[in-house]
Amino acid sequence: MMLITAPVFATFPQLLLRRDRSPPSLRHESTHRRKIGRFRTVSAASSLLPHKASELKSLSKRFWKVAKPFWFSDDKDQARLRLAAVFALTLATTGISVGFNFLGRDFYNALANKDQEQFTKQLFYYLCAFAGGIPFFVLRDYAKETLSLRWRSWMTKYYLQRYLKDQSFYKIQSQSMIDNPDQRIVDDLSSFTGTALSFSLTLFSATIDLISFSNILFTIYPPLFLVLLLYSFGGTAISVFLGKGLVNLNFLQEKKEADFRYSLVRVRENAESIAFYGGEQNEMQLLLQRFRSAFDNLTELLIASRNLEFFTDGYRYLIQILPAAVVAPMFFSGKIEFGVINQSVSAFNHILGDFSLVVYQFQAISAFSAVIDRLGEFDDLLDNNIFRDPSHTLEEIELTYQSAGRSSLLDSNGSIQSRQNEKLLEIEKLTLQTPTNGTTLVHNLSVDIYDKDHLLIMGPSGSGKTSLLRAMAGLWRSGKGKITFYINSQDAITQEKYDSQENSKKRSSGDILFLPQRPYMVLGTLRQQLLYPAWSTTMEATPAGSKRDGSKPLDDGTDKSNKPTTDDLMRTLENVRLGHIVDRFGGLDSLHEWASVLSLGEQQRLAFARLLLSEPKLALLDESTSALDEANEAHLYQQIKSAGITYISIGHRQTLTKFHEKILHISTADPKSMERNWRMEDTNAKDSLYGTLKQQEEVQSESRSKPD
Ligand SMILES: Nc1ncnc2c1ncn2[C@@H]1O[C@H](COP(=O)(O)OP(=O)(O)OP(=O)(O)O)[C@@H](O)[C@H]1O
Repeated sequence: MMLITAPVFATFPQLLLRRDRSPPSLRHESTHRRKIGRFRTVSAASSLLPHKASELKSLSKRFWKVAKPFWFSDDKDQARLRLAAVFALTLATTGISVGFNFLGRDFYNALANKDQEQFTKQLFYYLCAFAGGIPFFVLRDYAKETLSLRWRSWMTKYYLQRYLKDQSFYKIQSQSMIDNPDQRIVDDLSSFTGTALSFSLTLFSATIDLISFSNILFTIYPPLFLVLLLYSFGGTAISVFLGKGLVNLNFLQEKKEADFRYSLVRVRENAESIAFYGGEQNEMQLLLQRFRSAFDNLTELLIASRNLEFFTDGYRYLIQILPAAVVAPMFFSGKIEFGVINQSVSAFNHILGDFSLVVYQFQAISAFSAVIDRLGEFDDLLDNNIFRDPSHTLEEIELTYQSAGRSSLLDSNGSIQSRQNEKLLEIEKLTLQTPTNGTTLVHNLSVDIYDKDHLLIMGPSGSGKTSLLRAMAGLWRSGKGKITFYINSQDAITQEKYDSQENSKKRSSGDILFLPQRPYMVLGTLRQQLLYPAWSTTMEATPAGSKRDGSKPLDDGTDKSNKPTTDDLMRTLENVRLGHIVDRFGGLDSLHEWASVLSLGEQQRLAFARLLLSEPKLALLDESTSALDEANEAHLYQQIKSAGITYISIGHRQTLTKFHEKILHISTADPKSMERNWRMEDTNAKDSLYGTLKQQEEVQSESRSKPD
């Protein structure tokens, strides 16, 4: 009876230490990873428990590369101090556990000897030890969790900065470089910081444990130590063997879950299009198919987990009787006291836990190695400029931003400028190719754009008009030639950071503004739509359609220069004929899903309002009035023209020609020919078709304006 109850009672202090070696976050991570799952690559799967030492080395190298920056950052002093505190608390909890081990021995000895006085004393000591010791366990966990949060928050900012720098997010997405970067930033970073800390502490406490308890176990009975070694190494080998398949299934589960979630997000984002098409049945089948795939894999995963758990649970429970069974003969022969049995069970448990990390944490280790792999891959991608296609590394389009003062008096063709206006853009011998398959879209293009030299780019669909803007924006670099922007504003130049690698100034949002083909509405208020992207504000959430309570928008302090006032915003909205939407949607500071509540034409007008507010030197407009009627189109062009903005537009409509000085006609490139596939037309030249049309129109409007 005593033999049965004693170890059960004695395990209570051990429960505290078990939390130590299997911390809540780690256990949670393990379950979370198994049940919910995230995308995992097969290459990541292969990195678990690597067959070759080199794989383990590269995994640890990746781990260090991802983990290191925080500990050497601006926050390093706080971070290291907190880490030292967590380690000190962990050390304290191990010491407390050793104390519990000795208390347990004396407690059971008193019980076995029927020494009531000693028993009461020991019981009192035990209770005092609990009261004094438990706070250390709680504080250790709290300190660890807060440090992990601090680390995560730093890493999130660090990764976000690099993700949004140099259009990396665009390159990753448009060239399908890695899957789900969003999940890597949200989930993988969270689990990396939590698990890395937990594992470090687990390893640390396991080492301390091993030293403290090995001594105890050795003193009791050396053969027990040998049994322990055989048991733990055998157990590790068997669990690795049984769990092999599980790792791959885990990775697949992550991918399938991510695919299912992504298809649901797409339904949400494209709700109107799907509803118009009446594509519900189709979507339903696609969603169910993806879910079924995740479900089937999960079923296999559960079976594999069950098989592994048959072993691990047995392994765990056998520990309860194994040490007692080994030392019992010594007790029967009177060589040891009863309390020593309990002490050996406790010490055995501790050391076995240290030796059996792989058995206990198999799921967590497999998930963690995948997280390291995913973050390492992401980190390499963001660190090194490896976005370029290897086939295009030798030559690429050179994009530079120079001050207007540096604008040469020579034209790109070498002749002296006959123009008085300053040069804003120079394209020299540009050959543009698609980044993925290297198809040439534009051959040998040379164009100079001067102030007020409005250019219209026309050509058949798919000929490469938008791609030309992509090259100007630095999104595409495939091809050869040179694009130079001449920035006028001195402020803009001083705001720029010099990029020594690229030997060029980066684009100043103040001088050039691109309006993409699809209007982009940011998540936020109407005010934020208008201030985007030149001024950034962080708003408190306001329920859709409701008015804010008069409180001012929270400014993040990034850009306060020349920020438009509410009056400016209202006036600009009137200028683009959108004044009415302010009242309709409850003011400038109301929140709506703007892409859904505004018509496409209204969104395009809003984009023009942004243009008028930020007043760039040069605007690049990609079919930015395609959804508007001719009257509104003419009105908007009139507005930006009188605001002094020089613009390059892409468009199909003939009506656009009258707002431009030049037309660049691009034809679909012939892959076999090296001939140039573009021609320039001056809309003011008398011999040009558009020149004649323009003149006719001017004459007509003049005669209309004359009184009869
Ligand atoms: N990421 C990409 N990788 C490879 N090819 C691409 C990529 N994006 C676009 N293309 C191809 O490049 C060509 C030019 O595309 P672009 O969008 O520049 O055409 P466009 O002249 O603006 O057409 P539209 O008038 O229809 O908007 C198209 O054939 C398109 O399929």
